[in-house]
Amino acid sequence: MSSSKAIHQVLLARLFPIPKIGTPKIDAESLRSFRQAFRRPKSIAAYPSLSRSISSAADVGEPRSNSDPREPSRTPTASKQAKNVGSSTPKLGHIGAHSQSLMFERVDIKKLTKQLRKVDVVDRRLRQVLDGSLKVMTTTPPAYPPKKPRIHEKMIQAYSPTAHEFVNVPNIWLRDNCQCSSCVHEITKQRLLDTFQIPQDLDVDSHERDATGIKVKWSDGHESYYTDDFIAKSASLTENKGIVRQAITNLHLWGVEVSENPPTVPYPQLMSQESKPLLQLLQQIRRYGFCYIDSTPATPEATKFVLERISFIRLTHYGGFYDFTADLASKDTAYTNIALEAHTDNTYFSDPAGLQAFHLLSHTDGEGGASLLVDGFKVANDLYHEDRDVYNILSSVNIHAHASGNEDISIQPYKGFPTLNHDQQTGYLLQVRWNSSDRAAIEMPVEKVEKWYDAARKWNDMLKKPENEYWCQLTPGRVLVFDNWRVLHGRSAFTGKRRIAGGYINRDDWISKFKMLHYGREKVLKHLTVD
Ligand SMILES: C[N+](C)(C)CCCC[C@H](N)C(=O)O
Ligand SMILES: O=C(O)CCC(=O)C(=O)O
Repeated sequence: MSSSKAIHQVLLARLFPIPKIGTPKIDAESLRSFRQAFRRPKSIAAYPSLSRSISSAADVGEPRSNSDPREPSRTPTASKQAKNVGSSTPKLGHIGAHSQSLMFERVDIKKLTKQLRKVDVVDRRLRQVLDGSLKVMTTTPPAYPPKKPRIHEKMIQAYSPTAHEFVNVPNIWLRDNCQCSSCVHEITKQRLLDTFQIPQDLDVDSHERDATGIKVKWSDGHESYYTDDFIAKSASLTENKGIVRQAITNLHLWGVEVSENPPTVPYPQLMSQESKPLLQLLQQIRRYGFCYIDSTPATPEATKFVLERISFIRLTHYGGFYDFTADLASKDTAYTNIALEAHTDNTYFSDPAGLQAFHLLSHTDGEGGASLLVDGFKVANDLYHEDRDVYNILSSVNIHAHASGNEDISIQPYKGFPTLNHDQQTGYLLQVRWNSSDRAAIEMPVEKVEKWYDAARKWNDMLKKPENEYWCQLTPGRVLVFDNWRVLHGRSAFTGKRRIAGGYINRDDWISKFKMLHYGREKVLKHLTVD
């Protein structure tokens, strides 16, 4: 039994005491795993009352009847207890323990249930943090050589590299993912089939193998065809998940040395209608986290054109396409001439922009305004190897942010997000969210928050190492496009009139464009239900 299940059993069993006073037996194994898992409550510390109740529960000795004469029984008598059953906030009975009896303070069910849910989430994230499965993936893991699916006792089986054996592919999943034209709209690619009309006892009438797959005649009369490749992918390794979906490629992590040969594509080629230059631009951005588009006319129109070659521009409270200067037109320090340290934009949005573009159109009567780029994935990777505890703290403590300069707004994401945000399925680093100016609450008990500051200080120091800073002076004609989920940007202070044009593009929109060009529509669609 997993430790979170043990918690659920122990704490819920105390939340709803059965009319007769008693405590469920907790087998020694689950108690051991329960204690083991929560001896190092790295993230649980984020939930003090929960960790208190868990740690005191974890001190539970073998549960005993509470009629222990040595213990002043503080459990309500049976009649009072009976009255408690079903009440909204029943008293928790005391837990007899070898050393002491612990009286749980009265807890609100809703609060503890909510916290229990966090235990699950924390447990999963805790497991990733504790077993070190969070990481910066720089080289796409090789696809596991697919084994030909087989039919075993009328069940279709796929080879699972995780289980190291053939596993049954459930009929409901196969039927639900039938790709025939009566189950999937041929044009919109949406499911037409009513999943929940599939008989729960659906069985296979017959199978018919051919060179590339298996034809199935179902007990409800429907016929489906599944390629061997599709069936094999249904049981693929977790670490191979998402490669097509997220268009994951090998990453080139960089530091200051990137200045010697930064990625660039020429504007005139990009503007041609052929897709190759656009694919090349997006490949460079996916691999390096940024790319220049050189020989671009120094006009807002040409800059907008570059962005719209990729996808539509995202509208925000700053507007859409932007052409800004230091006039505080929007109440954000970007619209001033002060220095901005390395940051990612939009930490105050639940979904920060995926791409951002800057094109310095002009800078007159002044100096400064150099641009700074830092590869957040490179610094995270260095941190991962240098100080795993700090990496894990920045990967598990949620941070809030805000944009409140404009009179009529105070934008905050619907929840906190960690500075290093990982894919919970694969453990791969997905996103860096870092802006010290826009940071709001830190999701930690205030008495423990120094732990986060110490970790953040280490991260900040690494961001500012000269070997990690790529300072460049943008010039008219050189458009910079970068991945705002990976590359941090900043600028030095400046004087005079400095004009920058650019725009944001959503993460999902640029990844969609890239994978369609990189893989082609057919391959992308084939991965929808298995990736
Ligand atoms: C829109 N434009 C790029 C001109 C300004 C955006 C300001 C971004 C804000 N400082 C942040 O860190 O998200
Ligand atoms: O002015 C610049 O070069 C960058 C401004 C900036 O950091 C931003 O708009 O987020």
